[in-house]
Amino acid sequence: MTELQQLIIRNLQVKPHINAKEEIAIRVAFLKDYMKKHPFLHTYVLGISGGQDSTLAGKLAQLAMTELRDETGNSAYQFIAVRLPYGIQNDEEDAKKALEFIQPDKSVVVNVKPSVDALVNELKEHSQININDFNKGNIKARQRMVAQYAIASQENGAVIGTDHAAENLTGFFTKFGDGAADILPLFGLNKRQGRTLLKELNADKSLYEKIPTADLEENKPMISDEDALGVTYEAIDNYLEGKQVSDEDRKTIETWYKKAEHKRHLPITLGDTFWKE
Ligand SMILES: NC(=O)c1ccc[n+]([C@@H]2O[C@H](COP(=O)([O-])OP(=O)(O)OC[C@H]3O[C@@H](n4cnc5c(N)ncnc54)[C@H](O)[C@@H]3O)[C@@H](O)[C@H]2O)c1
Ligand SMILES: Nc1ncnc2c1ncn2[C@@H]1O[C@H](COP(=O)(O)O)[C@@H](O)[C@H]1O
Ligand SMILES: O=P(O)(O)OP(=O)(O)O
Ligand SMILES: [Mg+2]
Repeated sequence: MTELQQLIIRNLQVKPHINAKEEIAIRVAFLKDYMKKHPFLHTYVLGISGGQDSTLAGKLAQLAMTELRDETGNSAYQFIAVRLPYGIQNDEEDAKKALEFIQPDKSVVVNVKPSVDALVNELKEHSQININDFNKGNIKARQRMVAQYAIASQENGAVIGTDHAAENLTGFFTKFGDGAADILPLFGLNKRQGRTLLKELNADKSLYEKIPTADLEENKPMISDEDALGVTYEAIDNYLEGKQVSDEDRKTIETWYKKAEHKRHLPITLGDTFWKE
């Protein structure tokens, strides 16, 4: 293992082996403890896409809130699941299936299309800035963040993020879009470990075998993360577990890692030196 691989594994706190039951218990307890420590907070808010990560984070949040209600008798503790389609979602059936599995206390749907289109049109008509399809994708992700924070602010809530080690490593998230959140219950897990947790939670196979996609680009509908990244999650997960990967995969993974370093820091200040290294 190279020094960089060791450093990344240490920073992202990935374990080479996990006990799924234990990991579920630790993460549910984390979500409960955070609520208990902050009496102002009563809800967790999370966008449910129908993908693996939000299905898992949503289930953990619902388990946490159910236990909190049972333990305290306080019915204000609620998990709010948010569907956030851009118009009609390509994989809407998967999002519905995820909600059936999670059984959230509350579920709302916010169509982000009108606000995304309004901004894109405003930039075009009044500033002559033509947003391309890829950048529009990132606006969708940021608009989803705005919607979740709007709900959290009204409902004494905290926004859950679905960032985990495999996404963090590659920077495969929109900065201040899906990358913006208050609490990250999947921290330290790679993609296959997340799948193992969903299996342990008795999720339907289709929910954890689903091909990961951000589905942000209209020109490339449902393009898989793996196609966009040029490397498989199998290789990323192996790398994060300290295993050997091919030279080509290592190069791709480490290039993404370095390129995304700025996303792992708060806005760069005069006192920061990380970007010089
Ligand atoms: N597959 C899809 O459907 C799809 C579509 C869009 C985005 N994505 C993915 O989402 C992620 C987001 O894309 P992205 O990273 O291009 O956009 P991003 O918005 O997350 O990050 C780019 C922004 O970060 C800032 N930035 C860039 N380099 C910087 C640096 N060195 N220092 C400080 N700030 C810097 C700039 O403001 C830039 O606009 C990517 O992983 C991308 O592949 C996927
Ligand atoms: N269509 C969506 N509805 C609700 N929430 C969504 C949707 N698409 C994405 N999200 C949220 O963003 C994160 C990241 O998604 P990626 O597929 O990793 O880009 C996802 O976990 C949802 O919380
Ligand atoms: O973040 P999600 O839930 O959309 O999962 P995936 O990244 O697997 O699409
Ligand atoms: Mg997804």
